[in-house]
Amino acid sequence: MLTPSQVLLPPASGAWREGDPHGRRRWFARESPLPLEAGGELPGVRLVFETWGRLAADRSNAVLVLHALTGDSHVAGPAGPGHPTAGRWDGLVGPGRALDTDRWFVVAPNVLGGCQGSTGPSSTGPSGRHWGGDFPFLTQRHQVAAEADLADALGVDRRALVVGGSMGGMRALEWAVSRPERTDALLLLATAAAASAEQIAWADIQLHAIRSDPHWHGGDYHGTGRGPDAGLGLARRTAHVTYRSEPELQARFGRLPQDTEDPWRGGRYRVGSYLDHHAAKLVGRFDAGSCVVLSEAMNSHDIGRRRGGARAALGRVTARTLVAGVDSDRLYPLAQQAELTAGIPTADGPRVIESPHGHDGFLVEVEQVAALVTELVPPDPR
Ligand SMILES: CC(=O)SCCNC(=O)CCNC(=O)[C@H](O)C(C)(C)COP(=O)(O)OP(=O)(O)OC[C@H]1O[C@@H](n2cnc3c(N)ncnc32)[C@H](O)[C@@H]1OP(=O)(O)O
Ligand SMILES: N[C@@H](CCO)C(=O)O
Repeated sequence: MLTPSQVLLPPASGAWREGDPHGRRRWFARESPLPLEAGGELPGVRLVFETWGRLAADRSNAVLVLHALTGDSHVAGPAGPGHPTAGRWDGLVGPGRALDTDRWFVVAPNVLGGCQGSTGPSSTGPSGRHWGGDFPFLTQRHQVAAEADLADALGVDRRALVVGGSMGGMRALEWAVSRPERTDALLLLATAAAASAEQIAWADIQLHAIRSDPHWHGGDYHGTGRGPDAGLGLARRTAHVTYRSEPELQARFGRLPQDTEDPWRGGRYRVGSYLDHHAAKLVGRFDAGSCVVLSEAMNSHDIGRRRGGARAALGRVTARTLVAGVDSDRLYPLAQQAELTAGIPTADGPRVIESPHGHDGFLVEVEQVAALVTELVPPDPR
């Protein structure tokens, strides 16, 4: 169980009280270094997490929600101190919602390698300085190992449900494959058994954009007052196009210029302004080093690695599973969810989330995600 020294309400936590309807934000510190797949170990592992609801006396009501690449532990509730964006799954988590917090104990950790409180490149390393470029290479297996330690500390030995989309789906799958006895039900959204060549290619372009920024300094820019903002912005522009669909961009922006700007005289098209906006927002809230570490972890994702291949690995899953993808997702196409469904003996799907918004559909179409959750864990009839 968590000891008082392992639990800390963050300094700006006045709003985070016992029983706060928006959840409680705390952190967990692993006592020993985390062994790494490629050799070596990561000392000082700390995970920030938020919880909603209460753990039942028989510990049967825990639900794990795993965020995507640039998300964080704040999957529901408004933006506030320590969580720069409002939770995208606000419609999913809360009293009377599909993850009814009067019934479920919902836990959402910030991923290991991230930058919203969990240990990552912007954290202080063993030398007393920021980890920066010395932060080790991580895989989903390390991230889930840290999350399993957190579950142990919370006294949660089984999860009634594990939910994740995209990168969160990779970790949810890793939970169900590596610890099948701890996962009763599993919802995999817009994710894959292994990162494809094209997914690696898009991420590779983004990694190059960040690393070619003159302020990258091999990842050791923290504390210098300047970071690779231009590179991170370029990476986000590229990523954001892959997160949306071609018909959506055409319908929303077409060939229109941004306001009174003239694209023939150095001005922007409206779609360019939209990408500028998303780039600036990410630069303002996310660490480039974390973006590199997490993107590389996603590129490494291969559920069958050293497990006899994907089929053998997927065959280990015993959780009641629903697999879903987004019909307009060009980054994680439905064929990948069909492969997951075919490989997981207990899986149903692939269910299709109808959305014009491409890969981001799993974040935007909250009602459809809620319906999938309800299918796996029906509301309490009482
Ligand atoms: C469970 C979890 O995984 S939680 C983690 C959630 N992940 C994230 O939050 C990741 C970051 N965000 C995103 O990926 C996406 O923004 C989403 C999916 C969350 C939101 O998608 P949508 O709601 O469809 O937003 P959309 O792409 O339309 O962008 C809207 C923004 O673009 C702005 N915008 C629209 N057109 C233009 C334009 N021509 N010029 C400038 N800005 C524009 C809007 O003003 C709006 O700004 P705001 O978000 O600052 O209010
Ligand atoms: N837009 C999402 C999608 C990544 O899968 C994010 O930034 O987390």
